[in-house]
Amino acid sequence: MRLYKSALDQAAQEALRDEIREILRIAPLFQPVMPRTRKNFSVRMSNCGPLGWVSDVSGYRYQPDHPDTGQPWPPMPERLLALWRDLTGYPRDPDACLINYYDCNARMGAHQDVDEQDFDAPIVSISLGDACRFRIGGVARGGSTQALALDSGDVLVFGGPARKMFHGVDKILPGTSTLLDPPGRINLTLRRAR
Ligand SMILES: O=C(O)CCC(=O)C(=O)O
Ligand SMILES: [Fe+2]
Repeated sequence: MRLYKSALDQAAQEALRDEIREILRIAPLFQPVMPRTRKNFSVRMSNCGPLGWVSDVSGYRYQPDHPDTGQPWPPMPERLLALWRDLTGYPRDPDACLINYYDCNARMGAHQDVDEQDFDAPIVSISLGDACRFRIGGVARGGSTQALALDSGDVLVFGGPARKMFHGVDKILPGTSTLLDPPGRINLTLRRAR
């Protein structure tokens, strides 16, 4: 796993925030549900790009349309594709970008990202807004874990052996950024789903 502290400067963060705001106008945040427990995620989600990750009572999957509006996901901003090409050098572009919105109480339990068909491709994860305490483990559940502070503009690349590392978000650190209105944290993950 590679961590790029402040990979996006203030101007780039603001430009990306504005593009995401526009995307969320077309593809509003939806409320994902955990298939087994039928409980709501505390995070709300949307997507851009050809495919989007969704979760409801029938399971986790990638699909080309928004679960509430039935509309195709908006295109992925060129600046995200440029960042992917720059940081990964991977020969194919991402076909999905999951947008997670965390309010000050949201978190994400430890999990692996394994719903994709292409594990050779890395995952690029971008943080915007409030900082969080991120947690990383190994490739097996239950091993030792490490906490990591992620600030607005930081970018993580999960590739190679780190592609299937367990990870999650312990907590949001409210009031640590003024980038977003409403406040909170946005995380973008660029993936190759197929
Ligand atoms: O919010 C984050 O930093 C992680 C998000 C994540 O792991 C995911 O969407 O799969
Ligand atoms: Fe993940």
